[in-house]
Amino acid sequence: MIDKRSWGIALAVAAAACVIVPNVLPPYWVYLAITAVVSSVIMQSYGVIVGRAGVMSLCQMSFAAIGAWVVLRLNLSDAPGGFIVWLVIGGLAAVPVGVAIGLPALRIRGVNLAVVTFGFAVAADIVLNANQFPGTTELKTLQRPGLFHTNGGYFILVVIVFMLLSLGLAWFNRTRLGMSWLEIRYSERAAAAHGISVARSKLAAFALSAFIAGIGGGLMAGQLGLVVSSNFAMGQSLALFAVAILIGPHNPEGALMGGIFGAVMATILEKLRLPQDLGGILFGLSAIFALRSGVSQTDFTRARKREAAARKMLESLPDKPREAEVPASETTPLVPPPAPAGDQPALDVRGLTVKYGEVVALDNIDLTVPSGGVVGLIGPNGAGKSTFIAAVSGFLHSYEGTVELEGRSLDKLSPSARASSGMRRTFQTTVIAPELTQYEYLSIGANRKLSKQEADELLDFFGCPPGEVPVSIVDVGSRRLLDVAAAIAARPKVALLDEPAAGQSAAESLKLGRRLAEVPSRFGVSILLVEHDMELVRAACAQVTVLDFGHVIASGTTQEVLDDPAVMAAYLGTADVPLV
Ligand SMILES: Nc1ncnc2c1ncn2[C@@H]1O[C@H](COP(=O)(O)OP(=O)(O)OP(=O)(O)O)[C@@H](O)[C@H]1O
Repeated sequence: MIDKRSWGIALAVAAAACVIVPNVLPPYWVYLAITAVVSSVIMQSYGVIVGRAGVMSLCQMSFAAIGAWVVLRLNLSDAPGGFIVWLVIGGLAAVPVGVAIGLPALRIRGVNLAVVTFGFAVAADIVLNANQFPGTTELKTLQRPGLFHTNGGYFILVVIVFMLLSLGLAWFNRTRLGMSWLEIRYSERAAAAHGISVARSKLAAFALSAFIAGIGGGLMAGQLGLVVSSNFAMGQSLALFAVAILIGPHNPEGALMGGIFGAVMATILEKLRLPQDLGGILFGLSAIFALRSGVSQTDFTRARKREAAARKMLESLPDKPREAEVPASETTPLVPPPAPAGDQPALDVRGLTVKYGEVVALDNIDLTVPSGGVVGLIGPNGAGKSTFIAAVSGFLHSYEGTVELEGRSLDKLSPSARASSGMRRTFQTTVIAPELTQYEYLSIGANRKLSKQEADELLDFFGCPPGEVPVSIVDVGSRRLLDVAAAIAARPKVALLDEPAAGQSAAESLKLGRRLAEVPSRFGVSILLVEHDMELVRAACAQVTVLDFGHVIASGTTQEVLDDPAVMAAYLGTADVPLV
């Protein structure tokens, strides 16, 4: 996510490098420069899988080996198309293997996944050691394309490939799939709640990263002419992974720095007659920094720049109160709400029973959210409210009973499929990628590109900061409001909101209640609201259902229910009032 000016500078630097490196530097340094850029391309593959999607993959060099193998095989058999076409075929050949390696990632994550991918790297190492790369016995070296035949020319080619990949990735990162990687990196459940298929998203990340690594391997073959298995040793995968964590290769400057650091640092130190230990010290210092800050070097630098720009922008805004002077109901909604679904309830839950082992968290619960209604679900801690939302939105492996959305059964659907069918939910803990702007987060939640006007309307309605402000400097209470806005942005049939007022002051909470009451008429979204703040519930809900120990103890109009002695007893713990 770099602006046009930064891209202009990057292109100018790349063009300058293409003039200076081949014409000014001695041949050895030109060769080193090629190594650095080829490594940067391989770093870009780490950028997709590790940096962007947050998946631990330790076998990127094995994908690179596949690319190199295919390019050399095509060269050996004088296949039509030439080097550039072979390069693309090499990248494509790595894709199915990437997807196959990605399959375990659907079930396991973190260190376990790292072990699985490393296992593949070890297996690939054994196979590569036992078999020579094509062309080795015949001594048939790779033919570079005429224009890029010399090392100087080849440097220009690898820079062009690196820049094209950088531009392509920058574009891709803004697509829904690219954004979904950022979301699964921080919270897979939030991604699923936004209708993102976590499985598809992860497999796509593996596929693209394998493609890029395959291209990198092909470029390496082009540089060396012939390759040996040690060029793709598993230790390389490990070392580059460590560099990726420290530097952040999902940013182009990070990929470049990682490439330089990983590939040519030792040689640079040697040439400059500096002790090799300096590389280790730099690496150690970066590791301490990454562990302390929890983010890569380039993410840290970018965040500081982005936040400073956002703060400047906020300071330049006129001192207007955050709450609109005009009540939201008196302004015209930009997008008119859809027509109500007739008598059909938005959400109809029958006989919902959930057991956690011996604990019966919900026992035969019936609950209906009428179309155009805001229904409260309240109860003391541990009553089963979050379990209800989890079951209805598909986040529990199993439950008894039925869940229907406008008459359509959701029981067999995954969380992301339920979200796509018109259900959104929020969580008690909000996890949003801090590098996103609020505009971007709204688009992820909405599952479509929102116009600036529509996004501004939502942010204004819920009292969030301006859309350009990055999430990293938005306070916790406002992040929860942003999460609610993102849920409503999707215009679902029903939104299940789990304690959206946590972190708000009493006055803000009351305002939120009034806003939520307007949501059905303004946005065409019915709401089930879980809350402990009774003032908010009174302001927002026409009807309320009360749970206690997994049972419904009262249900009806808000006034009736909140005045019910059994409800008061459940909240205040008065034991002498019998439960229904
Ligand atoms: N994963 C779990 N495993 C075992 N028991 C659980 C699990 N999640 C919830 N429970 C139990 O189920 C019951 C209902 O919990 P739940 O979190 O749904 O209540 P709640 O009404 O949302 O509470 P709160 O207001 O504190 O969020 C509690 O007894 C809780 O201890």
